[in-house]
Amino acid sequence: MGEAIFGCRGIGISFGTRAILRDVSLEVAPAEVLGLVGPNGAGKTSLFEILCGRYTASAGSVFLDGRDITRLAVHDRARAGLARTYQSPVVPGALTIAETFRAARFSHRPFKTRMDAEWACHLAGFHQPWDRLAGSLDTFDRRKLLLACLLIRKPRVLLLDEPASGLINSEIDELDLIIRRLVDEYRIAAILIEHRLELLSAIADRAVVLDMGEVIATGTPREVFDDPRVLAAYFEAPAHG
Ligand SMILES: Nc1ncnc2c1ncn2[C@@H]1O[C@H](COP(=O)(O)OP(=O)(O)OP(=O)(O)O)[C@@H](O)[C@H]1O
Repeated sequence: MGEAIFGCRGIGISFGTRAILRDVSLEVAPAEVLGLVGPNGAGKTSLFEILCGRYTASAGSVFLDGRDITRLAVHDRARAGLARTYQSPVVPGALTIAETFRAARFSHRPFKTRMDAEWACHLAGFHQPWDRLAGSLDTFDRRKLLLACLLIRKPRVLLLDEPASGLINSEIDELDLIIRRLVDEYRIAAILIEHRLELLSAIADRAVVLDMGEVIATGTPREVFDDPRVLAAYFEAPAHG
């Protein structure tokens, strides 16, 4: 990988007495897709919450473009070029697509133009008429609409939480092309959560595997998926009794 633009070092967080993440470090470079994988409950989404500023870590730091942003609020991180999607594609169902883009364009200064939104639609592969209600879109178009809303501000880092969830195979192939293009042509750095190893192999340049809150492997998808610790985390049933 080239020089990292975004990442974290030594992240830890506990809920009550339970440690959810311990000493987690990762980094991603411009024009790179980093896959974040791990079994259910490994801590992937909790890490995203810390990276985007919705949770405060009890240990560690987050950096963007050489700057420590650990104490920066969510909206300030967004202004600095960090964008994040969520596992469920929740859209403002009663708004039209045009109204949704308007809200995104005017969410903060500098305000963005209709042309910026059209460009973002093109990048996100979103081709629905703007007078449609956002709530009438299927899952894939909801995901594209939300992605386009983020792309309006030309983010430098994209955090994508299970973007393939709820999509059929042909849609996943199209999504991979969309993400790959954003990364290759616009040099966006992307971190993508996906718990299905086979899907991640198709798109990620590197992968970080989390298990029970700890990084157990880092490398190319092939390297990490052959790692005995990863195979054990995925395929060995926990011992009972
Ligand atoms: N706000 C919270 N309060 C208490 N426990 C939480 C909270 N958020 C997450 N957890 C717990 O932290 C652990 C990690 O959850 P997290 O959602 O980060 O894992 P994940 O790897 O994203 O899982 P999945 O693949 O199922 O989405 C789980 O045991 C979860 O119950």
